[in-house]
Amino acid sequence: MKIFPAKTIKEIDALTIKNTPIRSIDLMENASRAFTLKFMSLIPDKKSKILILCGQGNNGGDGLAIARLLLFYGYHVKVVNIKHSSSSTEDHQINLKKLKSIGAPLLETNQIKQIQKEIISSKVIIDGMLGSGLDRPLKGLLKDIVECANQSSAIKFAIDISTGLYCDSPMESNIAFKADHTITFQIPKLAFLLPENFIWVGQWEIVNIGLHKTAIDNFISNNYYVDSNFIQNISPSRSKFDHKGTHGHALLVAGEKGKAGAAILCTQACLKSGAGLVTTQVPSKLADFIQLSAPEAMVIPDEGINIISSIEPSDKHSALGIGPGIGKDAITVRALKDLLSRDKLPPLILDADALNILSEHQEILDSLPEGSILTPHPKEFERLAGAWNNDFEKLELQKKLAKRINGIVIVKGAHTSIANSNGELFFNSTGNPGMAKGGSGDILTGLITGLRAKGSSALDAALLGVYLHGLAGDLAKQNLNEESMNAGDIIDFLSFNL
Ligand SMILES: NC(=O)C1=CN([C@@H]2O[C@H](COP(=O)(O)OP(=O)(O)OC[C@H]3O[C@@H](n4cnc5c(N)ncnc54)[C@H](OP(=O)(O)O)[C@@H]3O)[C@@H](O)[C@H]2O)[C@@H](O)CC1
Ligand SMILES: Nc1ncnc2c1ncn2[C@@H]1O[C@H](COP(=O)(O)OP(=O)(O)O)[C@@H](O)[C@H]1O
Ligand SMILES: [K+]
Repeated sequence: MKIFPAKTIKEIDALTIKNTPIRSIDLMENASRAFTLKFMSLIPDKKSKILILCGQGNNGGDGLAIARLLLFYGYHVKVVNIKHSSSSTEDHQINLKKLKSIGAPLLETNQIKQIQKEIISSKVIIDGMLGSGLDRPLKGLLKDIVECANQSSAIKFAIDISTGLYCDSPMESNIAFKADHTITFQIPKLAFLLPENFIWVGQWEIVNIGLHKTAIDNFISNNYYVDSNFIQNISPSRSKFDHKGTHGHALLVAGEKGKAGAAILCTQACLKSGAGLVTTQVPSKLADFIQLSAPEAMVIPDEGINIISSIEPSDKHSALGIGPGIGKDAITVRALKDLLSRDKLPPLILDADALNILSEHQEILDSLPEGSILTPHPKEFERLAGAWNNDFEKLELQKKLAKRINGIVIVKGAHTSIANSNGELFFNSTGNPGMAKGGSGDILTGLITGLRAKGSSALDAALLGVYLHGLAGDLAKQNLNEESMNAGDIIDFLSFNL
């Protein structure tokens, strides 16, 4: 699914109105109906007082239409039409007239005191003040209302996007409506995918409003939201006469004394990728642990008893994943440097300590072969790429690094982002905070290495690996719960059944 900036969404609106029998007011009605149905599924209680705060633009118009629909369904609604501007949009005026014609409880005011009183007495607040039309920082009346609403313990919903938040650029003032839920119209907004905005966005969901499909298809975007439809197109398949030799041979280099677990998790996950063969190289003292915990895998005991001392893939290895738990001993650093000075290398996946070694020896970043995949968590990414002032800047750093290495950079977390060297960004839709536990990242490395070994391109292996890893995490959560699920449980639920 493409992610578009506010400006393009307006153009898609206009094309929808031009190319289909849908008028602008119908699009507002579609959006309001879709919001209302989703809202009703989340708040089935019709008795609690719902306050709808409406601005003078189309976001406010949505708010007025939603008020009418919720009243129709028997909800207890009060509407405030906030007179923050002397003019209002045409569709806002139409919906205000409709609302008045049914005698809805409506307050039209620019007096903060009156609005405060309504906020204090409400159990649910719906923000229809400003949406994607925000073009300057909040101040004056709207800012005061947002501050007051943020202090309320009511459950808060944003229509399309929280008042004060830009769809696709950093906030200028550090204030926006603190939504618990955002119900957004058809297109995901970049702002929702960034950790710094979680306090304003809350849980978000997309509802379809009937925008013109061809218009959406025709606009180019560099940002994508990766959902199951997206993944279905890149999932691998097997054919009848395949044998293990046709599905690649993954080599993993992992573990040091005290970190056998990283190598075990990585190996077990790689075995779930569908790769034909998996070999894991570990310090010799750990070799038996791998054999016992992953009997399907082969093991290369390193000459180092407790550390990795050399990395020597052969022609038969079709991908090489390095890093989980390998430490940063000078001998291991030398082994990585020697490896990267070779002319011919299999596709590489670098994680954990391999990344920390790269951070401390930045010169070797430039010797990574084209199509290498780096999988840092945010701290590892900061060590690699430097600090950022806001999450939009972090995305720029991520794209810059992907371009520098002419490969893929995966920054892990909620909505893991994947950058390629063409300046495109892909945001994952699966996963949950139950995965924020030691070992989860090792599993991702094993999985991506296996997919790469099987023959997926670097980008497809990254997209598929990240998506399936998150999906397995979601299944583990369903079956166990976020607290008690362990990283190892993610492996049990790894599956290509989308
Ligand atoms: N396809 C879709 O997604 C559909 C979207 N729809 C809905 O339309 C919404 C976008 O509506 P919109 O364009 O009328 O803008 P909106 O956010 O209501 O702002 C209005 C005006 O407020 C002003 N203003 C700006 N910043 C300000 C500030 N800080 N403080 C004070 N005032 C400020 C500025 O006007 P100005 O004051 O400059 O004249 C601005 O133009 C969208 O979010 C969704 O809810 C659906 O109805 C249909 C399909
Ligand atoms: N809040 C979250 N929501 C979704 N996924 C998460 C969240 N926190 C962590 N994860 C996922 O868990 C994994 C953690 O990786 P990492 O930090 O490298 O763990 P480790 O180094 O302990 O193996 C990543 O794939 C990340 O995307
Ligand atoms: K809003």
